[in-house]
Amino acid sequence: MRIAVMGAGSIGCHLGGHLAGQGDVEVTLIGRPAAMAVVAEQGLTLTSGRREPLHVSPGALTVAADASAAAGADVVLVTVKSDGTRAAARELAPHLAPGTVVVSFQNGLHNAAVLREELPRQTVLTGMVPYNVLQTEPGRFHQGTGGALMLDDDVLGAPLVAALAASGLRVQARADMREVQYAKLLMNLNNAVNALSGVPLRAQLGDRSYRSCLALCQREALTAFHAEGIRPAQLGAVKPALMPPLLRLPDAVFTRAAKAMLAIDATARSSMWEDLQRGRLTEVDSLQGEIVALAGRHGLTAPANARLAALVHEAEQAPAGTARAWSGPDLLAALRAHG
Ligand SMILES: NC(=O)C1=CN([C@@H]2O[C@H](COP(=O)(O)OP(=O)(O)OC[C@H]3O[C@@H](n4cnc5c(N)ncnc54)[C@H](OP(=O)(O)O)[C@@H]3O)[C@@H](O)[C@H]2O)C=CC1
Ligand SMILES: CC(C)(CO)C(=O)C(=O)O
Repeated sequence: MRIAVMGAGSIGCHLGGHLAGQGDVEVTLIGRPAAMAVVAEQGLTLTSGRREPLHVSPGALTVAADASAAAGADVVLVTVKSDGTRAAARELAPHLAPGTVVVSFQNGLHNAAVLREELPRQTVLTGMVPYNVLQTEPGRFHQGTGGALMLDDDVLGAPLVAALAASGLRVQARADMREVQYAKLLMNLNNAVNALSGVPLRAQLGDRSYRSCLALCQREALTAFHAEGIRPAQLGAVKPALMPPLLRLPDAVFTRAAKAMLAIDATARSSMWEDLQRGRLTEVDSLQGEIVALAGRHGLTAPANARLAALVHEAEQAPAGTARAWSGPDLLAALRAHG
């Protein structure tokens, strides 16, 4: 099986690196020239608190900076940020054979639909990555949280599911990926809180004020989902509707009640934090922005989500790594002032 990864950053290198060398799998990473030069020279080092470190030698995969390298692929994993999906699909389009399986392993709700619009002769599937991967140094990627990858339960995706499982990654084929995506969106509402907090996920989720910010966002989201008739999947031990009250519990009670949620490496941070650190635009319009838009369609408002999106856009204007680090009480006050 020939697998091309379009957008070889944190998730793309993590998935492509694990798949490289599995049985008869051949992997081509397509990414930015500087990043691909590092992989061509040093290979990849993939770490996790859950498995032995994996070093992928440069010869174990092919690297490229141009979408034409996807020609001949059986499967293409799309791992660009949401605002790069349409451009990536247009670059891929001339090179993919009809029937090629294209899988979006991105956050947000509409990436698979955008891919289908641009790649009508290919089969587009939806995937989901539940855990965090951070580039700690060029060519080194660390998985900081746990969980199983999810993918449409489709016969055309089955070889990929098998290859991911053989590589040691946990993976589930699911018939309810739409509901999974809405559940992931609920989780991703924390990306903005984490990015603005400036502290790692574990410390941020251990702080009631930050958790209350997330609870405000999730409550607005659940109301909008209800109005739209969407029941998000339950991905962990807690039903989505019970998340906001759980998050608002005092620290000592929350720490005991939500042990699994806090089983996170001490250094793990959200991908949005990494974007601000590197001076990149974020995906906040595909996360908080979705809730604001969905609420609006039903005559509702989502003021906490709208305010967080505005604060993230302000932070995007600051030079890389210099955005204000908000304390929990200040951030909560800023959101409540607009509630
Ligand atoms: N990182 C994480 O922990 C998680 C991320 N996700 C989701 O996965 C998706 C990918 O995220 P992540 O891996 O963090 O993102 P990254 O920014 O680390 O990786 C994407 C890479 O693709 C490059 N790229 C973009 N467009 C092209 C193109 N047309 N051709 C070649 N390279 C391109 C980007 O370069 P440039 O920056 O120059 O555009 C970047 O290097 C997102 O939707 C994210 O929300 C989901 C779960 C966890
Ligand atoms: C894993 C999670 C939910 C939080 O880190 C994420 O999706 C991200 O960082 O984008």
